[in-house]
Amino acid sequence: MSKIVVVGANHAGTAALNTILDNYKGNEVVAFDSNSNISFLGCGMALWIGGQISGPEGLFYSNKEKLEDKGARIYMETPVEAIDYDKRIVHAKGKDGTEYHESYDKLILATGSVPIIPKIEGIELKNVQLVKLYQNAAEVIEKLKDESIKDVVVVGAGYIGVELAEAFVRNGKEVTVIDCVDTCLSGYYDKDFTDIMRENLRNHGVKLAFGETVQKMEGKDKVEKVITDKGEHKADMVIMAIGFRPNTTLAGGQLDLFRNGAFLVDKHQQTSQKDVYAVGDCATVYDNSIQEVNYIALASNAVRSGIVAAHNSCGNELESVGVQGSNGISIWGLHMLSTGLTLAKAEKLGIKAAAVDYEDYQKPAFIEKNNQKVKIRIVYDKDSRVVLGAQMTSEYDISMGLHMFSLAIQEKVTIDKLKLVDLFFLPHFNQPYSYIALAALKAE
Ligand SMILES: Cc1cc2nc3c(=O)[nH]c(=O)nc-3n(C[C@H](O)[C@H](O)[C@H](O)COP(=O)(O)OP(=O)(O)OC[C@H]3O[C@@H](n4cnc5c(N)ncnc54)[C@H](O)[C@@H]3O)c2cc1C
Ligand SMILES: NC(=O)c1ccc[n+]([C@@H]2O[C@H](COP(=O)([O-])OP(=O)(O)OC[C@H]3O[C@@H](n4cnc5c(N)ncnc54)[C@H](O)[C@@H]3O)[C@@H](O)[C@H]2O)c1
Repeated sequence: MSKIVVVGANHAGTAALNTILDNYKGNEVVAFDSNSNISFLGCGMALWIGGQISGPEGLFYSNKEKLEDKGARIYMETPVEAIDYDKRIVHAKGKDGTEYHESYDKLILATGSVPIIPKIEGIELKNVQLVKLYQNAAEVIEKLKDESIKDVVVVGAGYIGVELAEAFVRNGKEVTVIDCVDTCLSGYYDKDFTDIMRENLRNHGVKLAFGETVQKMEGKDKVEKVITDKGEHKADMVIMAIGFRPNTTLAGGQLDLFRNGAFLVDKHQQTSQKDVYAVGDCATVYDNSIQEVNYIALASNAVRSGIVAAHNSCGNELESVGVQGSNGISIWGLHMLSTGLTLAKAEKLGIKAAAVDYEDYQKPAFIEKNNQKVKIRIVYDKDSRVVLGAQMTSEYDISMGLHMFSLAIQEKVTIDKLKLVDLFFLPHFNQPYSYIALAALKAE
């Protein structure tokens, strides 16, 4: 039996802890987390702010007590301050000043990510809000009770920014979204798709300020306006959503890091130090769409990597199957899903890529209700013919379709195999000629 210490007990850390505690009895398991809560589903923040759910209760699925009932020792509000990788000791300090020096046989780092905060004048003004933690969401909800908050500026039109733009409009606010790139969601979709999302935002009253770089914020003690290189935007509240960076200060120069600072791990989630694993937003992933190590911060990756590290730390060898960054967003009922590479990204990587597009109704025309259009793009390598990515959008639930493309990328399925793949037909669900096959058949 071993002594396993886990640093960070949010999605990745909790997945590792539950896997160890449920499957490998007899180990001594200790975890530290600097926060006062764990397992907050950030994805629920926009739903909560937008009033689409009644409150935050359902946004947690674990806590200290549940993990301790399974036999772990859990220290909350107790940040790990340093790790001695030679002596295999974790040093932490509780909020009451108590010091902890826990030895370990195996260590799992699940320290996640932290919001990127630009060093600009006025960033410290009141009502400039970060949106990562439960506490951030609770603070925004509390502040929104102040009727004088009318204009909200969201900086960053990525996943969080776009989701929160909808939330604040639903909350009755005037919303402007700024992004330094000339569109929204540019990391996940090609232009044909981002144009559809920007139309959706505009149609719901969101003011778009794309291609603008924030230079400073102005106000007395509360923020009043955001100044960009192209103009200024009135703001009673500013939401900073310009991405996260991996939280790896505990590397202490002892662990190899990826180009963006994430802990570099192999397919067993092991770092450059034997018996030291890293999972979730603080670690790299193996990206099947580029057949290389990459950094893709998603809760889905956090959970899976936590499970993989747990089995390996308990001596049961398990390899990650890699990821392709499958993700989705739904804004005012418009669903948009993507996996793998966009055509733009593939071309930027110098891959000889091509894309096939198709648009059709989900079901035969004689189905008059709940029958929406679906737009699909499949990206593939012209030489190997292997599927590299897929993007889909519809008001219909197309999530199962995207899962198929995720598996196709993972298993290196070619676009030619998709032309004749066995896809069932039932008019309640789809058409005899599926848009998946019809798109693939267009591949030259
Ligand atoms: C608003 C929002 C919406 C999101 N929506 C989605 C979504 O819909 N789908 C999706 O896949 N992903 C989504 N994400 C991303 C997802 O939340 C992250 O990928 C996920 O939280 C990563 O989990 P993690 O455990 O690796 O890291 P984190 O969630 O960052 O947790 C790290 C934990 O480590 C603790 N910690 C850090 N340093 C120390 C230390 N030195 N000592 C002790 N403890 C420490 C922290 O307190 C924290 O609890 C969203 C994120 C946000 C902010
Ligand atoms: N539905 C989901 O899967 C979901 C939802 C929310 C968050 N997440 C994940 O959480 C992480 C954080 O999300 P996020 O939205 O913060 O990051 P993101 O990478 O999705 O978006 C960041 C956006 O900020 C823009 N930006 C960067 N620097 C800027 C600057 N100085 N000024 C203006 N714009 C700037 C970028 O162009 C980008 O559009 C991501 O990994 C994301 O995938 C996933």
